[in-house]
Amino acid sequence: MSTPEQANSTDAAKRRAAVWAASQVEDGMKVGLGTGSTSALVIEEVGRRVAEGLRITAIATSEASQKQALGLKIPMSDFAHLPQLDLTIDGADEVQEGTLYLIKGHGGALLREKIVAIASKKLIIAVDPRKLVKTLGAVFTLPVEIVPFGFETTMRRLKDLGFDCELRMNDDGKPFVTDGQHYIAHCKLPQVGFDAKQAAEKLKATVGVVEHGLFLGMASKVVIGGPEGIQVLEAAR
Ligand SMILES: O=C[C@H](O)[C@H](O)[C@H](O)COP(=O)(O)O
Repeated sequence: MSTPEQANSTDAAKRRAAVWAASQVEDGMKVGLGTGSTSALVIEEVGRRVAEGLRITAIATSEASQKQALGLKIPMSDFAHLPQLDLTIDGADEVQEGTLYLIKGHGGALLREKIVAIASKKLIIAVDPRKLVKTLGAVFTLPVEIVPFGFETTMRRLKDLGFDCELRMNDDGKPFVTDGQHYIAHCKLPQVGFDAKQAAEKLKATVGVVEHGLFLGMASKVVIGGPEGIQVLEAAR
């Protein structure tokens, strides 16, 4: 549990990162809008710039972000009309130092986020400093989106592969359902000898798994908001 002062400084850090990320949107761009509390600040800032005359078209990564963007009168579209995006801005649950590998999906939006990210020329990730980790899984579990039919057997197979997972539940005791009508399994990652690429391959090959929250080699830049400014990390290419 964070103190009110810590919560305020985290909010300020997120906002700094969000404002910088939103400043990377240029006139005429086709933009992907992420999901989560940091992305909500990005959308707010993009909306403010649109109200000032910035001309863009956007695609959202969740129903919540779509609703927020429409409320701010950001022109929204879809993949029938925009085959490729110039830039997507999103948040992350963890960013691994050095590799800029990400864990995403604690807001339940990883599938649409990945579809939008891979359709974008660039992906900018905006975070507060708590998100930076040395080892993926150090703080957060890995969300894995699974098909509801037979989820019990899918989760047993995940366990056999070494992923210790729990089904994400709502407060009412029912499973959390994503925008794509799937369930989410939250999986603990081993902290010693974890190979992210191998894990991603194993998860993709598991029948019943729709997508996982490992975003490897996808982030072009990560902007970290801090107490006084921002730090921008660039992916080594
Ligand atoms: O599904 C949700 C997303 O991956 C979010 O971008 C991630 O959970 C980070 O959210 P927040 O900015 O609220 O920490």
